[in-house]
Amino acid sequence: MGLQAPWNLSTEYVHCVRRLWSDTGVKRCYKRSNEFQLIESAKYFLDRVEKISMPGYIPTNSDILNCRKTTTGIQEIRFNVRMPSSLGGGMQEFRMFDVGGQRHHRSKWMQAFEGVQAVLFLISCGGFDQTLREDPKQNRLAEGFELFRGVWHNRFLAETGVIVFMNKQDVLEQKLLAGKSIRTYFPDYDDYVAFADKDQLYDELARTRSFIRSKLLDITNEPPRRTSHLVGRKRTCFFHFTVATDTQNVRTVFNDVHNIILTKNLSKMDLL
Ligand SMILES: Nc1nc2c(ncn2[C@@H]2O[C@H](COP(=O)(O)OP(=O)(O)OP(=O)(O)O)[C@@H](O)[C@H]2O)c(=O)[nH]1
Ligand SMILES: [Mg+2]
Repeated sequence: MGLQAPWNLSTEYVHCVRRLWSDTGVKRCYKRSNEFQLIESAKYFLDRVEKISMPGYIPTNSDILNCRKTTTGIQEIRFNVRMPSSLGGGMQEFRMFDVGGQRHHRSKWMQAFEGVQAVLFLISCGGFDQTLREDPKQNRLAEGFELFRGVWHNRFLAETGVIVFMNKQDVLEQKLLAGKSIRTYFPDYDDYVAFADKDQLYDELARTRSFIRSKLLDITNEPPRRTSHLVGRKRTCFFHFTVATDTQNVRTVFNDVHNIILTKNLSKMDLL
């Protein structure tokens, strides 16, 4: 006997979903889904509704990674990572604290800041043409930049390593392929392109990625907000382009992050 699904997607229901999903009007709406709030993975699951409705369906890793579950409290995840033999081998325990990104969950962030060695800051590049669920007037990427500014300049994190994941690169690419441009939402993109090195930034995706990175870099180059003993010291921020739903990509990125944390002794590395 196969596993019993906790829900019952009847044949009729699946048929209706399929018809709706192939309807031209619905397709047109989907193309404009940046104008309303639709979860990122809607297409992923609607494309797979038949598979999901099958008796005995077991989610794949990819199915699980594409699920959307808002983080509310602070989630602690502990896991062991193999140490490179150059550093003596063996295993090392990592403790990761996941905090909720939505506005009403951010007040809890401070509780997680104390004693951390590194902050992994995820910013969704794919959200450049969307607004916040909490505030339909605020652009998601612009909110991400503001939030990053707050984290970078936070005095409790003044000596903490910061690694930025410029995430949802796949979504960004799809949107650009569909003819969208970040300049509609960030008019300063044109100035950036005008001064950019044309040889390096050969296509629109490369230019857009580079623009987003430059906006974040600019923030790290701002003078510290308050006078502290850190004034005059240079901190480095590490950047990665990521697709969090792509396990291979995350594996590579995590290896880099692991190396940064291990070999550079994060608590001191950024403070030259
Ligand atoms: N296509 C794509 N989807 C992604 C990527 N990263 C995350 N997602 C999807 O985006 C949705 C939100 O991901 P979450 O991990 O819940 O986001 P979060 O930042 O933790 O959100 P909060 O818990 O509310 O702070 C999920 O459906 C994920 O599958 C990515 O790089 N590409
Ligand atoms: Mg979360």
